[in-house]
Amino acid sequence: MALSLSSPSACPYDEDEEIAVFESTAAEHGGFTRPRLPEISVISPGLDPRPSITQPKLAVKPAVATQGSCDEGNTDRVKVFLRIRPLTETERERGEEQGCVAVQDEETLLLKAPKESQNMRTAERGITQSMHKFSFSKIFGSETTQQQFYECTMKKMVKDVLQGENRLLYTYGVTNSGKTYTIQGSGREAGLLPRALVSLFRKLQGRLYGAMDLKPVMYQDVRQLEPREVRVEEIRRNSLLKEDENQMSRRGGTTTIWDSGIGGLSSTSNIATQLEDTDSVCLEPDSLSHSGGDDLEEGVQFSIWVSFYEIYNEFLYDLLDASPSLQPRKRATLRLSDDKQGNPYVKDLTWIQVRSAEEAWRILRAGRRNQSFASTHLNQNSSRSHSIFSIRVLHVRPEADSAQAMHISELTVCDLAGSERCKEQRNGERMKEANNINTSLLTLGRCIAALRHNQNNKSRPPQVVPFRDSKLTRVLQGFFCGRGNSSMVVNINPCASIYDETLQALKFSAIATQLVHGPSTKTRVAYILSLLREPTANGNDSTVLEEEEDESDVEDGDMTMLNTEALLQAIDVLKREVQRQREEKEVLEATVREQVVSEMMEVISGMQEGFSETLEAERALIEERYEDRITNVQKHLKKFYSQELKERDQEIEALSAALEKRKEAEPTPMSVPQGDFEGPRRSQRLTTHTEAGKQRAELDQCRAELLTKSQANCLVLVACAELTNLKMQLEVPGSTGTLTSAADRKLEEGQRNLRQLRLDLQRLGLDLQSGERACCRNTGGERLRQALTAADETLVKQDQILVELQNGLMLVKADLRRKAEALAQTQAIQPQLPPSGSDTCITPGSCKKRGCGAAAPSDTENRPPQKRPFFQSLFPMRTPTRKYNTRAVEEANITPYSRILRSRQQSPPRSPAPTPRSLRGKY
Ligand SMILES: Nc1ncnc2c1ncn2[C@@H]1O[C@H](COP(=O)(O)OP(=O)(O)OP(=O)(O)O)[C@@H](O)[C@H]1O
Repeated sequence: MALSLSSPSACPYDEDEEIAVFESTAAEHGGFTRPRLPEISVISPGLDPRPSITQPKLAVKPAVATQGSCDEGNTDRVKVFLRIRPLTETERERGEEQGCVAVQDEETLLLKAPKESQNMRTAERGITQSMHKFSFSKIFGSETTQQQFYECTMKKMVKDVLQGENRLLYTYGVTNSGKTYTIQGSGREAGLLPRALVSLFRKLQGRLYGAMDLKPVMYQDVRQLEPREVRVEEIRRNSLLKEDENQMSRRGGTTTIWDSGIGGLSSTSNIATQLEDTDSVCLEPDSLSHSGGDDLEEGVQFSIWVSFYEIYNEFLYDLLDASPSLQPRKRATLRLSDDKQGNPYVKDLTWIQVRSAEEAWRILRAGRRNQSFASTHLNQNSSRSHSIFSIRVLHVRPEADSAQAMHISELTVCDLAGSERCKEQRNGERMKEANNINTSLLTLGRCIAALRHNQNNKSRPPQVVPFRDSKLTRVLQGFFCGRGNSSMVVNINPCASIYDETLQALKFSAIATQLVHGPSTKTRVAYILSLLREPTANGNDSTVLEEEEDESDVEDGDMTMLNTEALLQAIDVLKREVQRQREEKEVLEATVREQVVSEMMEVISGMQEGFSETLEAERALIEERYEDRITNVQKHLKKFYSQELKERDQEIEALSAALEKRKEAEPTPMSVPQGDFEGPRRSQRLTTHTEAGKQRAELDQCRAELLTKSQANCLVLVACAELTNLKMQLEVPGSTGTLTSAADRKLEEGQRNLRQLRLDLQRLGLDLQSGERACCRNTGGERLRQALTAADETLVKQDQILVELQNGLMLVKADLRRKAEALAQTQAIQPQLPPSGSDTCITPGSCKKRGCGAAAPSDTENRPPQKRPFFQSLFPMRTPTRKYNTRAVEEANITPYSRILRSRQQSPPRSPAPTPRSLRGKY
């Protein structure tokens, strides 16, 4: 298959270069689309300036020394080594070997996505490539021995440290990829660190400064210790060594003497010791064949101090803190501080002076027992923390009276925890660890990317490097900012099942390959000098520097070449620069604050709207809910009461029926025994409704009868009117005998009617009384009582009217008798009578009266027997106005006799006629 090696973005400068590095990642996240993807993603250091578009990126390879000359070449570029670990037997059996990792040459690695990988799936959709090519400073295959790896990576670093440089080596990779193996080694395969220790002490043969009175402190300072402090330091060291010895004797029971073969100047043949598992490391004989430090400064001795700490879940723990009171779970955390120059350092970190590689190794071993390891799904003994082992070398010039530290250099070896997928962690603690590990590694990646950006874009404002975002980057900051050089070892595991993670790790490392070492002090001076070359604010186009210094001098940044005037000018320029930057920052801060405020306001108003909408919706919901409830309650009530009414109606019907039956059985209410009303209360209650129906019927009957009697009463009134008429007729001479007999007849008839009426009224009264008694217990008793009272009143009136009529009749009779006598006398005197029916002989006054009353008798006599119109005028309706109407009728029919009757009525009668009430009382 032909491989296209063209650059993915065709123009890999500055930003484009960054795009090339992140190409796979960005494309996976839909960062930008390409019309056509190249077959292979090519990611290489490619820092050489401005390669042409047609020039393949791989053509710009870093100058990497071949085996045996590893420490030569481009020294400014950050070295990134790749180490591939061999597959285990178990992994092979699982079919993990799918050829997804292929080493093309010493610097180029080709990754081919296996079928099951996520990368392959995205590649099949045309989003990413399935093959990726990476370039490294050097690639070490699975067959590489520890010795070979040390030779090419750390050997030079040890040398540099002894010459006063600071060096950092850190391992990066997926979990179970061989990082710890590379740093510390395993079994008989000593890793980089013990080899470096051995190498260091070998070089320092005869040059060790044995006293403990000089101790490294803070970032890179040295402190003179008091004798008392020296004793404390000695105790601390001895206790750690003793603890290690005890641990080893407890475990193996064998000797714990670790013969480095160097420190003790023993023979090179018998180095191996019988230490257990990972604690036992031994060096091959050839690793001890180094010569002494011939290139060390004359007259200088070296004091070696070591520290060992870990960053676990973003907390720093001192692994050499031998305080016996400390419990494993209650370890004290360390704090990060800055010195006066702003350099970060770990406060109160334990530094132990070591005098041999063996001591150093035993100290490291003691510290490892405090380290956080755990078993994960990928690694039985996985490091869950970033461990940092530092060796500080004090360059001491022993004087006659007191020694003086001239210089301090440091070699730091950092075994980073492996990146991994959080989701694959079943355990919550492992998940948290993985999360923190990934976060700090991500921050490291961001720092490296920002550094690279700043290095490649010097003309632009620098990006802020987020060192402070994690503890790891904070403690390593110095090595990225001019304190010294760093090298990175990328470990990969060729297993197909973790291909995607491996790919991510390699992408991360690809950024590091593009880094150059951080600006040294010299380059900072160069920066200041470059400022001096810039046009000044007061219009001068150039400074004295341009006249005095050529560009190469400026790049070198030798400040001593400047005279006083130039230096003063430089100070002015720097002050202005500081002022300008401060103003810039203030503007930037104001803008940022404004943006933050406006965004916050937007967020707040959005929240407000959201809340009010929610509130409205909830209110509507509650209203709706309560309306539903009310409707339901109404429905239920309606149903309940209709049911109740129905039941009552049924009860009433049943009671009515029972009443009817009873009525039939007992024809007259009078026959109801008194004992029934005095029965047990319960039975009364039960029969209340039945009796109510019965009484209602009786009441109706009473009303009907009352109506009939009223009609009869009316008849009496009519009779009265007829009597009046007769009286008037009697006044007419000649017809007195006829009229008198007619009046007598009428009177007798009226008396009969009256008697009949009285009897009826008595019966009615009895009915009403029984009705009233029966109804007094039911719900409508009060109304019925009122109706009965009204009926009583009417009857009283009727009685009064009857009494009046009776009296009137008696008066009329007497008057008639008198008139008859007078008439007989008159006839005896005047036998000639005027013709009957003539109105002419009547006196004007009487005529008027007769004329008025004449029409009424004729009208009354021609009326049908029921006398309906008169009755209606007397009792128009059974309404509250009937009193008035009755009175009006009486007024309308007023006669001289009725006037007399009324006047008598006003005075109490001598013997009042019995009333229905009195009858009722009697009853
Ligand atoms: N180059 C190698 N040769 C032989 N065995 C190796 C090599 N690299 C790693 N191993 C073995 O692989 C296993 C895992 O290695 P190691 O513990 O160093 O991984 P790690 O990357 O440190 O894992 P973690 O990040 O989980 O701590 C060990 O058993 C180790 O001995």
